[in-house]
Amino acid sequence: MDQIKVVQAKKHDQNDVDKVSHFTPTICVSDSALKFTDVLYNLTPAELYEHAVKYEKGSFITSTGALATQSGAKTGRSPRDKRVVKDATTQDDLWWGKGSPNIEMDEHTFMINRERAVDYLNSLDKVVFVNDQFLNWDSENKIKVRIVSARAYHSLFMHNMCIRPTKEELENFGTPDFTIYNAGKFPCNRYTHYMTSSTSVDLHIARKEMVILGTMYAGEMKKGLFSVMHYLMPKRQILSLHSGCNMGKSGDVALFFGLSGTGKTTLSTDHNRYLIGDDEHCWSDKGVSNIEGGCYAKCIDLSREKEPDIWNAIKFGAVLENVVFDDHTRLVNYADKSVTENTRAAYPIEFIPNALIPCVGPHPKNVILLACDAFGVLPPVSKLNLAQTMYHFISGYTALVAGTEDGIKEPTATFSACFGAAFLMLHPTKYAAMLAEKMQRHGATGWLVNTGWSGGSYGSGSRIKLAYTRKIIDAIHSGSLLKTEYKKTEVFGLEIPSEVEEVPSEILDPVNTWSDENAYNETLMKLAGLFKNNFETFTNYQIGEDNKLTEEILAAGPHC
Ligand SMILES: Nc1ncnc2c1ncn2[C@@H]1O[C@H](COP(=O)(O)OP(=O)(O)O)[C@@H](O)[C@H]1O
Ligand SMILES: C=C(OP(=O)(O)O)C(=O)O
Ligand SMILES: [Ca+2]
Ligand SMILES: [Mn+2]
Repeated sequence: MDQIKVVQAKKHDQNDVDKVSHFTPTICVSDSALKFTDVLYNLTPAELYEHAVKYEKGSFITSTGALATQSGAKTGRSPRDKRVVKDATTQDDLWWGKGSPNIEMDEHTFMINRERAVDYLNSLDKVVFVNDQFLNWDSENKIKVRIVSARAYHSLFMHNMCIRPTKEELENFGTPDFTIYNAGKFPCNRYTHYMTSSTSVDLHIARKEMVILGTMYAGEMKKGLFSVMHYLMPKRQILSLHSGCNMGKSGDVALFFGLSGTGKTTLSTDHNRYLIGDDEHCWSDKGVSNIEGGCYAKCIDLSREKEPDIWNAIKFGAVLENVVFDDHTRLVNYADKSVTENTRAAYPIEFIPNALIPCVGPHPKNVILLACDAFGVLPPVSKLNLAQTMYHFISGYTALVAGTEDGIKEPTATFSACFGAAFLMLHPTKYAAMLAEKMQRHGATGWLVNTGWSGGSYGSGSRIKLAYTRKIIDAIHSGSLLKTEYKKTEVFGLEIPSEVEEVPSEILDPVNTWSDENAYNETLMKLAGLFKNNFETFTNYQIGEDNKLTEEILAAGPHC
């Protein structure tokens, strides 16, 4: 098995900055004469900064001390280039085919890509970085991960995003449960069987390995491991969740589900509550636990006033991906989208002042489904019954605007099962059944919150003020929203409250905010049609043991 021999860290020597190789590796990964000669093992942020600034083009220290880096051509994930090895086990276990993110590859092709990645990593004249870390704050279900990478930025990113071991834990680390070989700077060979581009992200469950070629976007590593957790955890009757999570002073836990850009990170980071995590969680019989040790916030248009906790977390140790800054002052311009709209900050969770360490909590009281509805027809908040919660969870709707180019006025609807189809390994109904069972058992209330448009679709209306969304969320947490009056909407059958403290009541029913009622009705029917069309794939599946629940869920969608 792969092992790393530990050599004692040396005292600092002024002339030795290049060679802080604390470990002699014996990772036998290729039969080529090349071996990982210089392994930089679990370096500290300061050491990683020095490597990045010295050797990696585009790495700079910003005015607040963060490490600004560039991910190259890929500035977001590449779901069409993800492959999963189909073998005797995964063939029956996994979700394959239409709608599934798991595109098959065979073992042999995986080994070709693996050898390509390993030989690339071996051939570097400098060094490779190795991180040994953990996933999951639930100590009984902790997973040991090893990340082998060529860039200091990737090593620092994972240092921030995974759980950092103590010195003792590292000494007794042993064999990892899962290993990533990140050779993202080097392309895959697109003439290799199953490949369709020079990017490939390959998962081999039985070998417990992932290989990355042709993309340096760091989120690929964290979300790759999330896929692995979506396989491992349900086998232990633990539900993995693409959600943020926080807890109030009285111990009330809320989950925030939603696709990218809907507000998981923003709304789970709440100055009045304890942060459990912003993106990936587990729900076991004991309660919730964060999978990660850090947060990965979108930072486009970030402002100190609106998001002070995230703003202040961008300091020494944080990684800033693809942001633009002034050459001289190194002040970051968060409004600049010239590299990408998907600019990111990755920081350890303890950079948020009220993070709860260890990141675990009791069973959730509220399950909040976030949708950024650029059509502007979903209410800012509605209370859901269990069947509706499951309907919207399985639908996984959001609609963002396609881009920022001129002329794009039409929002594009996205449906992503369980608000994270890209990371599911099993069929969506497996996760849905587990969620229904847990919500029922622990009496959690479901909510649908539209963090998107109001007063018209994208182009005529505007995005709901973050301050209003926060007030809505406050009312959910405090329980006051359970006490108000509700009315049911026609098409979607959603229960909308008549009032929410400190939110103008007229915005609560979207019809009031549109100047053209016909246009509103047309858009509403259009969205309802998209929901129905999307749900057709699921009508043949039973959800859980209970046929009654399945029928209720099918009936909980829009009627038109
Ligand atoms: N009403 C709102 N609710 C939530 N987020 C909003 C709202 N209006 C604007 N935003 C912005 O939308 C983005 C949400 O992104 P983020 O929280 O990172 O999403 P996720 O974690 O779900 O990918 C942030 O940049 C936030 O400032
Ligand atoms: C990191 C990602 O997720 P999110 O936008 O949900 O934070 C991603 O999709 O690349
Ligand atoms: Ca080497
Ligand atoms: Mn996020």
